[in-house]
Amino acid sequence: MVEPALILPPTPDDRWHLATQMGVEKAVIHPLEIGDGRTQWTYDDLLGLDNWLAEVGLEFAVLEGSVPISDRVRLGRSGRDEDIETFKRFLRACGSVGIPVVCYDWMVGVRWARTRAHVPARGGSYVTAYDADDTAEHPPASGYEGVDRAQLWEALEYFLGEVVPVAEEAGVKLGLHPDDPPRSELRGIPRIVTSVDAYDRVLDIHDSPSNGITFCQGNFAAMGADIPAAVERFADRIQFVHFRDVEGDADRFVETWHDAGPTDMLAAMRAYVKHVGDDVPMRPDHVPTMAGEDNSNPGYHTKGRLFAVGYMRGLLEAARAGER
Ligand SMILES: O=C(O)C(=O)C[C@H](O)[C@H](O)CO
Repeated sequence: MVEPALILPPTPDDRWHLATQMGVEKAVIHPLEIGDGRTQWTYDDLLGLDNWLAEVGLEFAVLEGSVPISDRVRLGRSGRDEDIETFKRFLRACGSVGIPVVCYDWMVGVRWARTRAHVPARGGSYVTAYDADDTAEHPPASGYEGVDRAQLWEALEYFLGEVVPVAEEAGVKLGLHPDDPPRSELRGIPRIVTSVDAYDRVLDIHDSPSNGITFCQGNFAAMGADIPAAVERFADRIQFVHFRDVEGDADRFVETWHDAGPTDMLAAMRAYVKHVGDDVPMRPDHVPTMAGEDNSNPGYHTKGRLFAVGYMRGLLEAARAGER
């Protein structure tokens, strides 16, 4: 069963209270999106934050994205073992504090990417978009010449071989986020986590509940996947859900309002309710920028997230009622 969650800043402010007032108890911490951009954590940092969140009734449910994985780990370059040891220490610290889910990704060089951030949408709101044609003039990212897919797969297999046993021991679930957009390359850098088949391969590398998926719904939609079928297929390996939708495909899409995209969101919610494990956090992602917001952090302003949580709660209620 999924439970609503929100990215919250790593220091208290009104957004913590807006979450609890809406009945959201699961906090996702991701300072690369909201916060100071940090990716390194000590046990004391995590424990302090956990205490702080608990004080206002929030559970430290996920540490997302802002985690200590370097490109030398993702590329299998020399020095990776040192960085993997850092990641193992981080996982043990998460386990000791009781943070159940760590979300990571295998996007080398460039993180999630859009080519437009001011696309007009409903009532003068703004959404983001990606169009591969917009990048025709962009130079290839430097430092990644000669990187190939086999190398990325070898590095991911090696990483999982090292860290999944540690995650199991620590009681932490790893959720691999898809490449966004899920294209076979971006700025000349190959990408591998771009399809349902790729996830089959990832899950087979280590058949463990600690080796799972961050089911970023909009990316699965951009892959052309049937969302309820993909939810059922990956079922109890889904550790964390990003609730969002896109109109288009991996080469060209617009991020939609959550209630106005092409995906049947009620059917999707029914699938989550029916198939995923207990207590799986689901956060809205890439929300529209609304009136009074300056669009300085596209996708992560507050008002659209409040709207999305209300919409998710309504869908959840309808899906649960259908189960009875
Ligand atoms: O691309 C997106 O939709 C994301 O949410 C990106 C994630 O925050 C990040 O890559 C997780 O590791």
